[in-house]
Amino acid sequence: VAPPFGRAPGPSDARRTQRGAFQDGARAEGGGRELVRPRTSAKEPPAAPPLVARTLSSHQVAGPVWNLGRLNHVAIAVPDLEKAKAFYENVLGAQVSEAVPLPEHGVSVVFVNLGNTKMELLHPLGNESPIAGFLQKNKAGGMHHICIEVDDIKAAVMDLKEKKIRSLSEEAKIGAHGKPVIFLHPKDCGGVLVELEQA
Ligand SMILES: C[C@@H](C(=O)O)C(=O)SCCNC(=O)CCNC(=O)[C@H](O)C(C)(C)COP(=O)(O)OP(=O)(O)OC[C@H]1O[C@@H](n2cnc3c(N)ncnc32)[C@H](O)[C@@H]1OP(=O)(O)O
Repeated sequence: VAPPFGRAPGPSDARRTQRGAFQDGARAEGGGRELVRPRTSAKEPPAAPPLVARTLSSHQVAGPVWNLGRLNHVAIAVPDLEKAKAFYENVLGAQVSEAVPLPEHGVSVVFVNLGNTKMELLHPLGNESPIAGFLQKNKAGGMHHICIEVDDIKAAVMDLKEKKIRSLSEEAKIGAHGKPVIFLHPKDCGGVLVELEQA
């Protein structure tokens, strides 16, 4: 059965492999691809198991299972929401929404529909907006975060915590699309603020 999302092999692959599906000459599931190991002759010693299987002993418990999905949106912080909206709508010819206030996130948002993904134009709302500091440093605005879907946000956060990737809140909040979201610290994600959204 194909996994729900195409992705690079992860810890859950190690577990699937460990379950013993990877026999000499047999086909085994591996991140949606079929892996085939050539048969060895009877005289040759059996080939070593794959590296991922060797890293987990039979009594070790692997981390929670979750999968990364599609890019949900790219968010741009903008100093003038109407001007930015007009640029995407009138200059680039994109379909854009009206401005939506999201007081619980401290932002007003305009959605730009790109067919294969979306953009979110973010403007500060209220005194405590988390994007106010960003716009002070980047007066003309700029890319603020990317949002990637996951199939199990709780499992993702637990797993990432074990890998020392900090979440920016204790719990997921309901995001702009009515689904649970959580942000990961940009310093732990290669300088990019990453939002995970439950698909
Ligand atoms: C509606 C919802 C949705 O889509 O569903 C949303 O979008 S809500 C969108 C708005 N909500 C959020 O962004 C929530 C998560 N964000 C936060 O908690 C915050 O904005 C932080 C990311 C922690 C930044 O906080 P703050 O601006 O107070 O701290 P700061 O200026 O001292 O930044 C700490 C360090 O992180 C860097 N930094 C700050 N913002 C960054 C960003 N967007 N991308 C990459 N790096 C960033 C700074 O340059 C600094 O690095 P240096 O120390 O090297 O100078």
